[in-house]
Amino acid sequence: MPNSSLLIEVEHLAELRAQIRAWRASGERIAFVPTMGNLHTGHLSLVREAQTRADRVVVSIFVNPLQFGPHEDLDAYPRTLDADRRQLAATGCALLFTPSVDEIYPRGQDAQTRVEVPGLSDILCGASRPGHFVGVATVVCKLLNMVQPDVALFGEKDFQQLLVIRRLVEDLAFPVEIVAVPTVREPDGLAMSSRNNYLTPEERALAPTLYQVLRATAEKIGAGEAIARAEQAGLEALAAAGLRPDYLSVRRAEDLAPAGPEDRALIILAAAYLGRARLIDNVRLNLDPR
Ligand SMILES: Nc1ncnc2c1ncn2[C@@H]1O[C@H](COP(=O)(O)OP(=O)(O)OP(=O)(O)O)[C@@H](O)[C@H]1O
Ligand SMILES: CC(C)(CO)[C@@H](O)C(=O)[O-]
Ligand code: BAL
Repeated sequence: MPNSSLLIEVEHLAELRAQIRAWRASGERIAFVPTMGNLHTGHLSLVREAQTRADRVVVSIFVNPLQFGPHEDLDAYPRTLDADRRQLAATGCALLFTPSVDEIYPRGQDAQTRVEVPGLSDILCGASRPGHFVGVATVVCKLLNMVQPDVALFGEKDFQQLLVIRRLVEDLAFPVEIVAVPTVREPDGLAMSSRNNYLTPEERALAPTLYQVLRATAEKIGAGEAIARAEQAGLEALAAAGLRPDYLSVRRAEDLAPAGPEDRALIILAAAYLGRARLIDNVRLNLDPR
């Protein structure tokens, strides 16, 4: 059990459960922040928000193979455990859970019982990454059962993931509160993401275009432009800047259904490839009541 300052670090489920039981026995409230590591200020803002809501903050770092497609970046995904551990210790995280793949999938991934949130899992990022949200939903269920937190925190950058998790928690009656944390951005607007590390300096200079185009699309729709027309212009603007758009879509914020003329609470989501990276981002748009 390697320790860094006051941070307890555990790899095995039995040790995790023993520590959680001890905290529970003394009446402590537990918050949980699941991550895939390579921590940045976005992750740390989840940890800080978690601290305001509980006595102990548990963070997991697990690069979940079940949510990666066969040709995706599982092997290349940045693993920076030493730096992550230091940042978590400095931020006041109480326990870092770093399970191995065998700890999470002892029978192997193919034999793992899976959790699927129908509908929400198959659109937008789910359409381009088949099986991704089944992998996310399955591992989040397992991690919630392992940690048994009072509250779990997720970033709005991964908005579709957040809704998938909210839905599974509701449908499967998990006794946990799900808290959404706003997207933390670089000074030029780019949403912080571990995958930004894949960008060359030239690509990094282009990357904020994604957020700029999302904001411009929101402004146009706010000013009365038709949704389909604004979506098309957004896709064209991304391509003209040198990104390869996957989708740019205006949806109902509540459930990601296509936005209709009566809907007021909207979200504009986009994904685009840039070099080796697949960037995602979103902006909310609340139209005035009719
Ligand atoms: N910029 C950000 N602001 C707020 N939360 C974030 C940000 N980036 C990631 N998160 C949240 O941190 C949690 C862990 O995410 P993850 O470890 O996948 O980081 P990531 O930077 O999004 O990596 P990736 O590049 O794989 O998407 C998720 O709930 C995610 O939404
Ligand atoms: C929620 C999560 C930790 C599940 O592997 C992952 O999808 C992530 O980091 O957003
Ligand atoms: N941040 C979402 C995790 C993934 O893209 O696999």
